[in-house]
Amino acid sequence: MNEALNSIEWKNDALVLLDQTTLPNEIRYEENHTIEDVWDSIVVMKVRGAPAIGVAAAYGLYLGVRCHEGDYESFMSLLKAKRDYLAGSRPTAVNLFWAIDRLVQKAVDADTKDIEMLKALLLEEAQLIHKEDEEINRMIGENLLTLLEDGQGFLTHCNAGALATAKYGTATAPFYLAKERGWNFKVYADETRPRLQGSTLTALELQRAGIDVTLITDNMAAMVMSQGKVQAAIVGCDRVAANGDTANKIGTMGVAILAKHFGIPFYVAAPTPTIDLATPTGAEIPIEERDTEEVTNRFGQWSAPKDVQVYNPAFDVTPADLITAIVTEKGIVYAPFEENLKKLFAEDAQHVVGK
Ligand SMILES: CSC[C@@H](O)[C@@H](O)C(=O)COP(=O)(O)O
Repeated sequence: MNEALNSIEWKNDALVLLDQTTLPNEIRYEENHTIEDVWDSIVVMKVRGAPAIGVAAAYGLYLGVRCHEGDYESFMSLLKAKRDYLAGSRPTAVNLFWAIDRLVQKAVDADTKDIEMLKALLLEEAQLIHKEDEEINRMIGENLLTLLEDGQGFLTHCNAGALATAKYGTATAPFYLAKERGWNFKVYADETRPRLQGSTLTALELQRAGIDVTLITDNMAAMVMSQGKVQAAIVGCDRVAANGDTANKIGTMGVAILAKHFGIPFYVAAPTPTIDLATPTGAEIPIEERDTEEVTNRFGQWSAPKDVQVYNPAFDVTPADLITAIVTEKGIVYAPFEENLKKLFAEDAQHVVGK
């Protein structure tokens, strides 16, 4: 077993990010000192995964204003301008907007106009978001574990793992907890074309943790399910709409359709900051389209004819009716999601909603 890789750290007044674009070949940490560094790290996906993007963006916003000298009004208008700048980095993961808006609100609500005090409050808030993420994921893992059994096989897509969060991951959290409890289980990790987060990240982090992980290409999922090797599909999410429709890495909807066909439960691991009640349905979730080279070039060379037309949506939306349950840190939510997601936010205790 190898030491866990830490995707995000605040150290020596800088944001230290594990560069996820060089994994699994090279483990390289990079210091981000400016908001521009952080913007770039998010866009090129050195840091990625909805919760990690949110945490990085929170620190990034602090970095964007920490050197400002001037009066309260100029500080607040800079904070809002820098918020808008970061908001343009990636559109789908709602955690980004949730985190930077939380920082802006912190400054708006503060009972001081002293800008040095405001800067300190912003850093504190970013650190709090970071710390909360760890606890959220552990609770998601505990809740998911109640739906799973020792001896089973699980399939996951993309990387909703420790590398995508502060710790444990969301969809992978039950795997880490099951391992701690001595369960005997297998994880099938979809390779996840075109960026290969399943092979470069999920297979890597689970293998380093000593978890029994088997890498498959995306088009093998149906075969593996048909052979009875999978008892639950567990995925992360970038944004859950108010009706339960869920945006996650491209290919997730296919996994959900397969799971339904084979009668396998399909669980979405969702921290509450990823649930966006302001977006009514999946149709309103902005879907990022990325560079066509992600599809046409593999391993540093062309794997398609030059100038071929390419469509490269980075996410798809799984319709709510394909989802067995949305598992959050506060509890497990069942259909009807529109009604039950609202209840989840209305109440504060641990609970199961809708079953
Ligand atoms: C806990 S991470 C959840 C999602 O963000 C994850 O499943 C995913 O789709 C990541 O996409 P990415 O494009 O790598 O940022």
